[in-house]
Amino acid sequence: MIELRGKAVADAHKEALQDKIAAVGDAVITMAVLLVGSDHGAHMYATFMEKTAKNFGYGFVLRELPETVSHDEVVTALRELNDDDTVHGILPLMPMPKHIDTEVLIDALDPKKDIDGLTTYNIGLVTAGKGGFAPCTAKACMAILDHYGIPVEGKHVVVVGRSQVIGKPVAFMTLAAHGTVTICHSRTPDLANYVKQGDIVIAAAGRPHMITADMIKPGAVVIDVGINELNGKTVGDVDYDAVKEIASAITPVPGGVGSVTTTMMLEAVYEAYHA
Ligand SMILES: Nc1nc(=O)c2c([nH]1)NC[C@@H]1CN(c3ccc(C(=O)N[C@@H](CCC(=O)O)C(=O)O)cc3)C=[N+]21
Repeated sequence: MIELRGKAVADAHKEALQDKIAAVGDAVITMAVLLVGSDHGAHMYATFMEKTAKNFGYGFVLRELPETVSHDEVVTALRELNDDDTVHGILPLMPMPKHIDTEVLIDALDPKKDIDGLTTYNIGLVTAGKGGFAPCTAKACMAILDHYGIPVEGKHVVVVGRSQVIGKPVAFMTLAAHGTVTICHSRTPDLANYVKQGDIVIAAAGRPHMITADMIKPGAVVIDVGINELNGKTVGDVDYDAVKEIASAITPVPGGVGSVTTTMMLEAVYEAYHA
């Protein structure tokens, strides 16, 4: 079993990006994070993103709003970041509190600053294979497969989860890489039956330890995108300790996909700056 650690992937990408940044000179490449409410994963991401951005020498703006904020106040905060020329990229963290209409909010985001590929415009470009910003977590999954030399072509990829930030985009990206792709979700009857057919399983449903060892084909590659809180610990969607005995390769949580996602974000901010 190979543990697909994220750090090696992140370090390789950061090194390549560093060379491009050196050519920028004194300008401060800056990103902003819009954090609303108290979701565990969103707060974790904000913390790690701030550390990663600052260590890399980027400017970082945290716009944090409480659970009780109104929808209109969030839209106003987002528009201010759109209009701020010192901010090159904006990351609105999901999920937001239920009373925030994120569909409306997201399309108030300037597509040129949409570093996590959330706007309808960028979703269109990405799904059509015409460039655009793609969600960084989906890019992180692809970067891990690529770094460890795991081919997607000819493989059956089973994606568990259909969210706009990960399930859907990673399905399109593995399809573009010539995988045969099945998308499952919380309403798929007999989920195990589908997951069991996966040569590559991408778990992104947001339920702690929902992917168990009996659901995995021996030798499968397992990419765990989950960031869940269980008994005060951060755990993935995969029951790691049991599945690692069955899989040929698996990403740990933490230290897997999440640690690459922040680096993909650094690349996206550079692209937004450069555009
Ligand atoms: N628009 C949007 N896009 C996202 O991609 C998105 C989001 N919203 N909302 C929240 C979730 C959560 N998420 C994480 C990313 C990196 C770490 C991360 O850096 N994790 C380290 C933590 C290491 C540690 O805990 O020591 C790791 O996994 O190694 C965590 C969580 C992205 N999400």
